[in-house]
Amino acid sequence: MIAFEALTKSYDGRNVVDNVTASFATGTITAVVGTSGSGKTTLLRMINRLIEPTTGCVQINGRDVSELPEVALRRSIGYVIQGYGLFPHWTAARNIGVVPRLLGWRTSEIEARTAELLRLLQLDPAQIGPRYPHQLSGGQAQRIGVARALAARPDVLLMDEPFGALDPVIRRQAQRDLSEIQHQLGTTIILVTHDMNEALRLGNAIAVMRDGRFEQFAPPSEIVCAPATPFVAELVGEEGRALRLLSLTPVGPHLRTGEAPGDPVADTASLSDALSEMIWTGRDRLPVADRSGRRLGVIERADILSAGRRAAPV
Ligand SMILES: Nc1ncnc2c1ncn2[C@@H]1O[C@H](COP(=O)(O)OP(=O)(O)OP(=O)(O)O)[C@@H](O)[C@H]1O
Repeated sequence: MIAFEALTKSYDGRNVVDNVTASFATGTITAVVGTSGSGKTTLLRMINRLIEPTTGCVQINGRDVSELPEVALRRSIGYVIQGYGLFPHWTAARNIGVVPRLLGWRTSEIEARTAELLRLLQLDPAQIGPRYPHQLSGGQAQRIGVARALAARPDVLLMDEPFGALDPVIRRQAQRDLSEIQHQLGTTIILVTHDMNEALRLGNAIAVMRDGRFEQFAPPSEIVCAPATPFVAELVGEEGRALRLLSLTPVGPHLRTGEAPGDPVADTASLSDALSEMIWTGRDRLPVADRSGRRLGVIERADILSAGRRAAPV
């Protein structure tokens, strides 16, 4: 677990990160979202000590990071930045292997790990490994940046606007890759973005930053349904709120017992996917199955519609 204790960073007497206390559960993705200059990058860089706090502290698994050797700490935390920061005169494979090499891994281990990561990111090791950064597309270079950050099997991955330079199609693919990687490796990820849609899509939790503080720190559905302040509401936007909420809610918890004809949807699919399938195939209820194809029950249209309705005002 990563925890902030009254974490503060001041420049010239101004708190750009202001007394933030929060914790981030192991194996989750937290998206830190906010306007430019709200302190997101400063916050992130205090975790791997690229920036030292003015007061307060960061703990990882109960240990204050200021008491850990700086270089070892940085090697144990993956870090991905916009622009990927690849060494231009090194091949993709050598870029990926940089931290394992510094940690003294054997060459054969580094080569095996590099090939494994390239395959995980759906790149052909024989084809992409020997290329130099200028011979890669933006999407490929971004994946190499992610592979490099994951090379030494870090428990924590910090990402600062990692998809900012990608076109929308590649960006969606990169977001899907990240979800899949997180699912497979169980890495704790903190991702800085100023795109609320990206935050809602990827985050198990979202921290909305403004003027150095967390204005709201909550699961995505709560951010959409119950924005804590007008600023959060403005970031979320009013457009398509119901469909957004449905896209954040899995089918599983809304199952009913019963049977229905036709192809099933997965229990992990979102309610918006299920609704879309209903509209597309003209059905009012769909069978639901788990990953192995076992039928679990049905999802009803009426249940989807009520799940997307605003909670009754109190
Ligand atoms: N070394 C520094 N000296 C003085 N002020 C700084 C320094 N680094 C950052 N700041 C200021 O701290 C504030 C927060 O900066 P930070 O880069 O953390 O914001 P951000 O939310 O990541 O912004 P962006 O989305 O534009 O990257 C800004 O007002 C910035 O100008």
